[in-house]
Amino acid sequence: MIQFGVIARNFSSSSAVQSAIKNVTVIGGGLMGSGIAQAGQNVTLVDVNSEVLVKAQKSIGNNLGRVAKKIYKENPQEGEKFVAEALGRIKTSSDPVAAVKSTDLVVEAIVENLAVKHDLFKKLDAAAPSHAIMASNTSSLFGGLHFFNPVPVMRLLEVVRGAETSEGTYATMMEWGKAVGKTCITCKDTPGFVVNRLLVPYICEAIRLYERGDASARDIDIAMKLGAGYPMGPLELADYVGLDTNKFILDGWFKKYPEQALFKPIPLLNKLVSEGKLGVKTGEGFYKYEKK
Ligand SMILES: CCCCCCCCCCCCC[C@H](O)CC(=O)SCCNC(=O)CCNC(=O)[C@H](O)C(C)(C)COP(=O)(O)OP(=O)(O)OC[C@H]1O[C@@H](n2cnc3c(N)ncnc32)[C@H](O)[C@@H]1OP(=O)(O)O
Ligand SMILES: NC(=O)c1ccc[n+]([C@@H]2O[C@H](COP(=O)([O-])OP(=O)(O)OC[C@H]3O[C@@H](n4cnc5c(N)ncnc54)[C@H](O)[C@@H]3O)[C@@H](O)[C@H]2O)c1
Repeated sequence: MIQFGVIARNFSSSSAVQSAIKNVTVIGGGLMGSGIAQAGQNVTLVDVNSEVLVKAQKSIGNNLGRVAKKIYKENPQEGEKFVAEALGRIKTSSDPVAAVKSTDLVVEAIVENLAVKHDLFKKLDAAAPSHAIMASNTSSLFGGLHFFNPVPVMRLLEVVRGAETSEGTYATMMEWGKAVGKTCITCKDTPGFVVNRLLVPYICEAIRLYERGDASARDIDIAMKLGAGYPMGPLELADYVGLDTNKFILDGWFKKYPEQALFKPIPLLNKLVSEGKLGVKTGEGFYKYEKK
């Protein structure tokens, strides 16, 4: 039986840590899942939408190409080999249940909706081997392994430790995070963990500033880049993350904490999402983008 609010399954002993993770299943091949798959070794990337899988393979290939260009500057042939081998370690599937049959670690990165995630984990729990660790990349809902966008570039991994996460599971996740090149920090299972607990109020305030007409979108973004040294302004970042994901996070928190003014619905955000303006991925959000 899986438990929500915590990482679903536990290793009983930390001696299992070193060689425990051989096969990884990443579920959800969108913005985050494709990046996480690129970080792992033997990975099966799963999405219910097979077109997403084709797009993910293309994007992983392009991103690996950028890495190869830097590492194999003098030897492009080696670079091509590196990309081909890395791509060869990533299988794809559109059947989550079949994909977890011999997995050691599941990282779920599907839509930020508790009911949909819950339903998926129930099916995975019945199909995966009993030793498998199940973790979620959720931005806001419950504990897991929280990566940052773009995954190949952002060096942080939040390892979220629920009240019932065993020492063995926790140690395995920290080891695996290090093995895929991330700096891991630990956080209790609290709303938004560390980064989003600080980031969400910041983005919400930025959009309210814009809604009130106090400053233009571009000036808000320039202000935070040049005045605070951030690589992207808050509205650029909201577009980059995806406005649908922003809305899922905000709606989920509002449902849970209706008394908190910070999490009240933002009409402009709802309007943009209802118009299909989800940010970079659809070509328009607060700004317009060239379609890829
Ligand atoms: C709507 C409002 C209301 C909302 C309310 C709720 C709000 C909720 C908001 C929270 C959302 C949380 C989401 C999630 O849970 C947590 C997150 O992930 S938060 C996001 C964290 N990420 C950031 O903050 C990114 C900040 N930006 C950057 O660091 C940089 O801008 C960038 C993305 C790295 C791009 O850098 P640039 O210099 O602009 O562009 P370059 O193209 O030159 O890239 C630099 C460097 O990086 C390499 N690179 C870029 N992308 C990739 C990639 N995908 N794969 C591999 N490599 C990549 C590129 O090659 C360059 O390398 P170099 O040549 O310099 O060696
Ligand atoms: N976008 C970000 O910057 C960011 C950063 C960190 C964490 N996250 C979290 O990562 C998760 C994914 O976000 P994203 O931006 O990659 O979303 P996305 O919309 O780009 O991708 C989600 C993918 O999941 C697939 N999917 C939906 N239901 C499925 C199911 N039942 N089985 C298999 N596949 C299914 C969809 O087809 C889609 O391709 C969310 O929980 C989000 O909060 C997002």
